Amino acid sequence: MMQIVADENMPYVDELFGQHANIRRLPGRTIQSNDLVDVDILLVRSVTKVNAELLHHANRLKFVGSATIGLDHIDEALLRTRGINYSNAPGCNATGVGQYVATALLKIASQENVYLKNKRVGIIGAGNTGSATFQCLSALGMHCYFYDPLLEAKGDKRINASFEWMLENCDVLSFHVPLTHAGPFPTHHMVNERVLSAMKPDVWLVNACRGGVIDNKALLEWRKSHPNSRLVLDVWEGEPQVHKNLVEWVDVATPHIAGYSMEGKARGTWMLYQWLAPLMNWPEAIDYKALIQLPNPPSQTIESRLTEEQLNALASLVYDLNLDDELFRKEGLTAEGFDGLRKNHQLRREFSALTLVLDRQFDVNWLKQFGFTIG
Ligand SMILES: NC(=O)c1ccc[n+]([C@@H]2O[C@H](COP(=O)([O-])OP(=O)(O)OC[C@H]3O[C@@H](n4cnc5c(N)ncnc54)[C@H](O)[C@@H]3O)[C@@H](O)[C@H]2O)c1
Ligand SMILES: O=C(O)[C@H](O)[C@H](O)COP(=O)(O)O
Repeated sequence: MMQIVADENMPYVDELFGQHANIRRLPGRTIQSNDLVDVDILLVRSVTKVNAELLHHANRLKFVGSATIGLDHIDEALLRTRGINYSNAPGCNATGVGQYVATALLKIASQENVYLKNKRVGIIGAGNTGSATFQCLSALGMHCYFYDPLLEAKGDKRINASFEWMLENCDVLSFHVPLTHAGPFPTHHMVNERVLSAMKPDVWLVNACRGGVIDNKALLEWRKSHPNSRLVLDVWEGEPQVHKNLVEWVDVATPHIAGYSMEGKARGTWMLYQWLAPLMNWPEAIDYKALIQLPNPPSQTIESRLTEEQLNALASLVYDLNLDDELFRKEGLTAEGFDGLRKNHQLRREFSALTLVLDRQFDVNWLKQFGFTIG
């Protein structure tokens, strides 16, 4: 029988792969070269560095699957050289990221007693998570702009702003790029002292992509001298050990869980199964939704004049961002605490799990676009 080593924090591996292979579950950060002797398939999350050291004793490895969108933990060139097939799960948790960003902005707007509607948002990176963010924020009536020079070069007509213009003009900046160190538009420390100083002094800055995209030391200095700015950080340079002094200056602080909906996690594992099935002659998987055995929140009856404050309350029925933020401040400041919060993360659903029932007929397209189900 085939042998699989899989990260212990990847749900639904037994349900999907169990009938085809023996599965050994290991903590992602401590998978070692010796663990891969006589192993055919390695299934990882973002915390396992798949590099020459890890593959040193991998004598039989044919496939590496990562149930993530990001691929920066994988030495792709090495896998190609070694003839090992690999895949990530593009877009698997993008909806969760978009909904996280919207929830975080609603929270800050409520605290500041301001409206999101008509604010200008710059979305940096117009791929899956950037597009999911656009979907939620434009539903709220925010004016969204995209910067993505790579997609622009491919003729993507949605790209409508330069980075410099965004820095000067946007009230909110939300980052959705991969972490890259090379190529024409590397993103490592894309936000540095110079870039920070070009932003509006009261900008709301969101990072839910990779910590290293923002120079965290420069960010702390800038934030201290910009009291009207606001920060939403889900990802941290150096995580799982975060820059402790930075945390108190962050308005919404979470331990890299923006994409952690049950739907997103199920899609991640399911997409890897679907990728492997034809290569292995395995049957197609059941629908990923059938894997999620969680009850939906009770449906809610709504009135036509739904305010942002009421929307904030509805969103928090599905996803309790305050809980993530509170737990992070208590337990997330050590590497063990940070990883522990991710391992034991609350059972979060996507907005579609909540059905809204109308008290009478009115235009609900924006609520559908935001993500809710309309009953
Ligand atoms: N916090 C989380 O839980 C979480 C969840 C999912 C993904 N992520 C991170 O977010 C990243 C983006 O995810 P995605 O699904 O949108 O990926 P994607 O590949 O669909 O889109 C990324 C986009 O960024 C663009 N890009 C690359 N370099 C750029 C640059 N210098 N300036 C502007 N645009 C640039 C690319 O052209 C691409 O369109 C992932 O690589 C991952 O690291 C984090
Ligand atoms: O790249 C991704 O998909 C996300 O960052 C992912 O949610 C990270 O979570 P992890 O794989 O570390 O559990």
